[in-house]
Amino acid sequence: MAVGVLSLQGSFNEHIAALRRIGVKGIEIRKPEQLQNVTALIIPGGESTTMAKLAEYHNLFPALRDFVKMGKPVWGTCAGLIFLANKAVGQKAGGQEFVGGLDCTVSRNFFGSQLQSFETELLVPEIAAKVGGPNTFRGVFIRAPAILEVGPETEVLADYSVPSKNSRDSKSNSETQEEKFVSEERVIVAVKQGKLLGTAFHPELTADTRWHSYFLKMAGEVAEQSSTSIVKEEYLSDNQQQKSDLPIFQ
Ligand SMILES: NC(=O)CC[C@H](N)C(=O)O
Repeated sequence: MAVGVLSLQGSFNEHIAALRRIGVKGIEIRKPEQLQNVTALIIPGGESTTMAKLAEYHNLFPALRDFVKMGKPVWGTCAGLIFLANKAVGQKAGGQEFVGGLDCTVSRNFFGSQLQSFETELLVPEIAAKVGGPNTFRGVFIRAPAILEVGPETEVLADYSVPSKNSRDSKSNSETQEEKFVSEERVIVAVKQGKLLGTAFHPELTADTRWHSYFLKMAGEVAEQSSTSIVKEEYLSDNQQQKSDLPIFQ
């Protein structure tokens, strides 16, 4: 058994490379029946409307929903998070189909267009506690969504401070520092609910593999219960595991 990566569109290669760096085989998933061969699934970032059209074309939605309903671990990054959310706002006209299961509301292009993409240091105490390393993580946000609301079972793992809508729209220079502080809002950018994980940013585009390790830890628990295990890529030497075969941001 291995970790599946939905490979219709977007950053699936980068996820597979990140898994390889920690010695785990990622299996490309393009057909419903391929989901039977994996214990956990990553839905990558990309463009959620396009990904949804491709998933529909390949009749993947029923199998993806069953996978989630069976309680198997699924991690959605960026467009993948949009796929997993129970509710999304800011969809294209005509809407788009979702997998659902993660009890939260996402706003599709919350931070703006591609030009408003950014990187920032996020506080990630849960990641540091469970898999070690520093308390911060480099968040790469590419035309990213944000999580506006979470259900009672959904745990917030990271958030990010942005100017509130009013102050973002305000052209006034007379705002005092205090007013500025008050008008900041925190939006949620990483959540966990049972075996479902969602991040609005792209850990697979950094050299830091801790979110992948964290997800595998979640997946490992399921593997133990179902007496299967995540197979490590034994053919990789230590040296090869450290090496990335794609350009990544350090
Ligand atoms: N980097 C991403 O995955 C961006 C997601 C994009 N906002 C969407 O709607 O699909």
